[in-house]
Amino acid sequence: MAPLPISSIRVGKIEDVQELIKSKPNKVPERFIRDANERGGLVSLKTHLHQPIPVIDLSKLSKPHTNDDFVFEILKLSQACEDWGFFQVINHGLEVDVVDDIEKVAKEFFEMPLEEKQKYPMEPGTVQGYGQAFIFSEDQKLDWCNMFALGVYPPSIRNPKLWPSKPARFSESLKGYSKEISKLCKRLLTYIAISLGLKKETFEEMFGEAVQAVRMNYYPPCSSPDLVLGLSPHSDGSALTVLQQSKDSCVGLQILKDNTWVSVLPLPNALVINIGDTVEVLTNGKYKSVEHRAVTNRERERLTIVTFYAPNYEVEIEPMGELVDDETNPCKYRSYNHGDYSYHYISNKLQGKKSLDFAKILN
Ligand SMILES: COC(=O)C(/C=C/C1=C(C)CCCC1(C)C)=C/O[C@H]1C=C(C)C(=O)O1
Ligand SMILES: O=C(O)CCC(=O)C(=O)O
Ligand SMILES: [Fe+2]
Repeated sequence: MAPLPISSIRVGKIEDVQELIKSKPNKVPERFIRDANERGGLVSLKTHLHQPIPVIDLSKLSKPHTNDDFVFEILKLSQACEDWGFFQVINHGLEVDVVDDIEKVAKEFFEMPLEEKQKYPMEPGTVQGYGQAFIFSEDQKLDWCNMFALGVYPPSIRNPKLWPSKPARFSESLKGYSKEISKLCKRLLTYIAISLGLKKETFEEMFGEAVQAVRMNYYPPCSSPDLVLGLSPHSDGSALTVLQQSKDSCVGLQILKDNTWVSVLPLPNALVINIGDTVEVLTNGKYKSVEHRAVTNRERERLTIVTFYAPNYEVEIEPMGELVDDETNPCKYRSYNHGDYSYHYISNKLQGKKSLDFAKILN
């Protein structure tokens, strides 16, 4: 994937949010204040308060007690992917140490002095390093978030200059964590294939050597959470995304369901999984890549560790024949190269589901 022509991008001063709050400003700077129609505070909790996102118990799929257990959980998974595009997984099999360790090193990274973190800068127009991604103009609003993102697999997408030497265990922890998340994604994709009535190896065979990237999002507390957003509304460009929320995390992730922002209540020891744009296209829209965003909290910080799992850049993506029917379910997306989609995704600001216009067939 070619880099963007960064010299032409002027983004103005991007204030570091952690540093900003140290100076205890009496007002949130203008560049973080959202227009009234997109503010974090305007949330109706009414509609879905009693309908939390589905929870899938992976132990029922890997070691089912009965065939009924397996079928029931697969049906739940299929409903979750169709109706919500999001679900939480419990009994996912990741070692507690691996999960704890990545959270610890991520925390230690964000707690380092700014000069240390700035040794790994995210240059305008790029998505790896420390800073804010997806900013392309001086007047674009900023998210109330500091972000550190790295490409992990295949190793050829790693930029070694951006892998921090401190905390000392950072690189080792990230590699160990990513290996486990890769196994989890492969497993989830086999269950997703089964839920669609496909051969279980379908996605692994199609994806080749998968692309995997991690983004660590640190949301400091904000004195006026109603005025800002932690992360702008977007859908993920990946096939699957795995989100780990720090222990005793407050609510922050919200997903758009039936035009209402619904908060995802963190469950202890669970991981949040969402369907990305790639699976939406492959399933011809049956499984949805749902728009989501993050809001902030007046008193509490929040840390999330997010893995994007996607096909190799060489792979051609198009709705799978089994999910298209010219009469009843015509093809909704054109075919495209995943590397081109990744380039398109990172060349535009986060704006709901707009990235997918790249592939939509308009009638
Ligand atoms: C800040 O980064 C992102 O939000 C992001 C980027 C991921 C990537 C890297 C950090 C390095 C390697 C390439 C890649 C674009 C995957 C989001 O990732 C989404 C967007 C696409 C496309 C995807 O596959 O995941
Ligand atoms: O931090 C969160 O809750 C959301 C993160 C997210 O959506 C992302 O990083 O793509
Ligand atoms: Fe996301």
